[in-house]
Amino acid sequence: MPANPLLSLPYESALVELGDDYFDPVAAAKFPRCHLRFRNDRLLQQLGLEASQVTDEDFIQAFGRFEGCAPFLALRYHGYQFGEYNPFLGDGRGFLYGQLRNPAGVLYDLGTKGSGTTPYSRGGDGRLTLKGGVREVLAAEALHALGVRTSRCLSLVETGEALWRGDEPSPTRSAVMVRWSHTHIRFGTFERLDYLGRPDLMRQLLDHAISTYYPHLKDQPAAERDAQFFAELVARVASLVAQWMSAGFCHAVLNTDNMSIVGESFDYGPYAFIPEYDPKFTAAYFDYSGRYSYGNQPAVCRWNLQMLAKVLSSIVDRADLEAGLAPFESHYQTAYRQRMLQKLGFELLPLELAELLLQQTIELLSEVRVGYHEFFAGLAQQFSPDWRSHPQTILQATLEHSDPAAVALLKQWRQTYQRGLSQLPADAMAAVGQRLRQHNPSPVLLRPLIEAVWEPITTADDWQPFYDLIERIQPS
Ligand SMILES: Nc1ncnc2c1ncn2[C@@H]1O[C@H](COP(=O)(O)OP(=O)(O)OP(=O)(O)O)[C@@H](O)[C@H]1O
Ligand SMILES: [Mg+2]
Repeated sequence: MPANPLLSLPYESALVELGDDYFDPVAAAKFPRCHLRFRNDRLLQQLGLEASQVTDEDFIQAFGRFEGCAPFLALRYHGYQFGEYNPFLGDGRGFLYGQLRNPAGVLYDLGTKGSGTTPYSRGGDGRLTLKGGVREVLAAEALHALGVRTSRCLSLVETGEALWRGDEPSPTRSAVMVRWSHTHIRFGTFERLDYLGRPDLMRQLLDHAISTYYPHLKDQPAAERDAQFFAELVARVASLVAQWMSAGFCHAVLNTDNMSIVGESFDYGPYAFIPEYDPKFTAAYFDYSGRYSYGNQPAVCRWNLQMLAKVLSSIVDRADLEAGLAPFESHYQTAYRQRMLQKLGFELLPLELAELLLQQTIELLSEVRVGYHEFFAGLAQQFSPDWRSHPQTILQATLEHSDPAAVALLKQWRQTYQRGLSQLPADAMAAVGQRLRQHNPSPVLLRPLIEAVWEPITTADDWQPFYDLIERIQPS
């Protein structure tokens, strides 16, 4: 039998070399059954593999039965959960499977979710529900298609167990997922080291993080390097939040253990894409205070960065950290404005006009009864070069039946939108239409759509609608 290409990859142990203060070696659970439900062939290229080289059985052996690569590492971390510090976290249902460098030399982590209990399971079963896995696969692919910097799922294997969960009809089916990300070092990984009073370990981890994930800073003098790392992380997080906000995405669980130190989005639990523009929209039923509402995401991510700065201040100059955090809001505004302009079909507009258009767009979306995504989809579908000279025809089909107040707002918005178009030469209209389609892809992963693909899985074990949806979200 030919060797399993997934097991013969050149796995590295960049983290192991730091010593054993950061993780616990663990074994994977033995599952009664393994059924491959999703394999991300697009990601195989990142691992230097062709899809045709890797069989389903290869996936199951490596990422369902976990034969071959051991030991696995349950990473230790703490975190602020809904604002409260929790020193009892860590990988409680996952581990670092291995680390890999792609042909371009970039290091990736393969991490699991649902692979069994660890010293951090805290009485939990160490498992992932199949529906949770399906939802995470879909979120990652949809966000990736929207240009959000995100982790992806490499595989999802159904594991044949019956799980009990308060938020799903139970018993419910089980699965194990393998996730591909740039790193699983979280803000909470640093928070734990501060809590334990170990600046020496924090120093070592920070040096590792910078040399591995911010290699362009590596040769700077130490003080500048640390300051620049934090300033860059702040910029990355600000742009990530701008990506979520423009995509209309509510992550829902922005605890510091779910924040990556490279500013990449991951851990898609109770997330939702917003149906309408509503800053108060919350996605998690247990988010009683609305801490992680859609509109609060920039503020909580800034707060999370502030918590990270607090623990880093034992090894990095406090003034440097403060200076690094200060531009968060302006980074965020710049990135958000740019993404929203693209959703509106523009690349560049004079600043004043861009701000006015954005403000009026948000005002319109808040007042009219039109879905957030429906609005942009309407713009993309109905766009006509004639809009440049006939503003009264802009978005006629979407907002025909609105009430008088909304129609007044629409008229004002149309004028501003037309002013934007008239900044561009007439022969640039095709590019506007192209940008509108590119930055407003369909379908949008609203909850009813997820439920519509889950339904045939749960009632008839019919996976075709799920595969079709992935294909539609992320055309190959
Ligand atoms: N069923 C479970 N059994 C054991 N531990 C769990 C379980 N569900 C969650 N946990 C642990 O609770 C904490 C918070 O969970 P959270 O949902 O944020 O993370 P996760 O989804 O398990 O993993 P990740 O952040 O890698 O996506 C983590 O320490 C996680 O390992
Ligand atoms: Mg998590």
